[in-house]
Amino acid sequence: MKPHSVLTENGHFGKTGPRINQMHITPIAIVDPPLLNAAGLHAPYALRTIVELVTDDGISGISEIPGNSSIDAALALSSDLLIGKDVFQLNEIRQELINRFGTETSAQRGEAPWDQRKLVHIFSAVEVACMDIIGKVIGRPVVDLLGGKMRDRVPFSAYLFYKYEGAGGELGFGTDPTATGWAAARQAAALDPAGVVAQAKAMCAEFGFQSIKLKGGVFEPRQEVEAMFALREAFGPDVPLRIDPNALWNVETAIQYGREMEPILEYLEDPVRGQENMAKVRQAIKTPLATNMCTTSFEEIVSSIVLGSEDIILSDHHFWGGLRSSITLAGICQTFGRGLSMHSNSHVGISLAAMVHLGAALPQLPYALDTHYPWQSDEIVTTGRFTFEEGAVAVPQSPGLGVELDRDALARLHQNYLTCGLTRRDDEIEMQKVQPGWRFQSVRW
Ligand SMILES: O=C([O-])[C@@H](O)[C@@H](O)[C@H](O)[C@@H](O)C(=O)[O-]
Ligand SMILES: [Mg+2]
Repeated sequence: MKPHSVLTENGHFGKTGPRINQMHITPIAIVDPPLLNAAGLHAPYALRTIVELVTDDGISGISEIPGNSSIDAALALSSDLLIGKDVFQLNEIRQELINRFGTETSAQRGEAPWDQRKLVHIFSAVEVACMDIIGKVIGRPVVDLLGGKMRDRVPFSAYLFYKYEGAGGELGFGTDPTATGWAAARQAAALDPAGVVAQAKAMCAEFGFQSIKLKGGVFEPRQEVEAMFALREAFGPDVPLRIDPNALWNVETAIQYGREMEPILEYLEDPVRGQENMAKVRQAIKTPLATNMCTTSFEEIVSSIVLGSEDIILSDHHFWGGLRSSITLAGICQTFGRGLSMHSNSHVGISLAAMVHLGAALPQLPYALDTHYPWQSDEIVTTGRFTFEEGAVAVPQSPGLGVELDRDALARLHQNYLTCGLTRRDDEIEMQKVQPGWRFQSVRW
């Protein structure tokens, strides 16, 4: 590795980190099955954006964020600011990004289950790619840049979805009638409690997950509660269960069904919309409440504590502004007696690697993390699809994130992006193709 010595402003030779010389932003479209959720239906492709920073001496750092053409455009606008920056100067880079884009309010997050803000995504994309480079320069995995690992393997939870039949990816893949095991279950319909249990059995058999989450907010609550009791019946009391209606229930409904599910739930995720409503439900039921919708930014922490809106915050380094911010969030949660776990959206291996490094560094990890990874079949890293053992992923040990970009896969998935015509996630439009006139409602039952 070349030493990084430069002439400083004072005229002295000093050490500096490698400087960013190139920035590549590549939108990709990955195959995604027709999963149902509160916002509607997943399109045949989920969009992600892959960011690569290359230093003046040719070291490459990568990151992955949710795909959205307006976030990609904002990222592109930040490139002149990033070029020439020392990758170690993350604080300065962050400040300059704030100067360029201004601050964002939590309201800009929007009403969808996922986050619409731009700056948090940009912070995350830039920081993770810089940390990948820093790790490579100093020869240590990213987890060591976050304070070092507290565990060798990071546990994830099964993440079940109601879904229509199909594997997604209309451009390249159809349903495969010869598929078996998880590959078959992944393309099967799951529209009732029996379908949900069959999906859970196949997913847990393949990945070894030891806790289970059901994405709710799709059918009227009684049916979803029945699915939870069917899961309890099938898996017994030792497998923790969670349900996430993505804030579609009103307070009365959440209290009624929350009480009913008290004996079987590990936690209830975002039953209602807004911190005030979450606080009302929290006072009325014994089950802990978790959120990735009502407390989603540092700005909202004070009111969360004052109101007592949830027990567990589901972090997400894409939405909380990066890995180091997520460690800050962990400290805040510890100070105020909040639990911390992790939220997920459709993603491939660069995001998973970052999630695993973060999960390994968290001081406490009382809950298995969310991941959509089983629903994806594409991969973008040269080592191929990650493996799970007993539901956990081993922390990569090579320098940086420990994964390298598969450039052939990048080209192929970028081509998918160009051909599929999607530029942002819109589950409502996708649902209308199946149920004409269907409208997203911020509170439904
Ligand atoms: O992908 C989905 O349909 C999920 O509903 C996702 O958008 C949510 O952000 C998420 O997984 C959650 O826990 O709310
Ligand atoms: Mg959620």
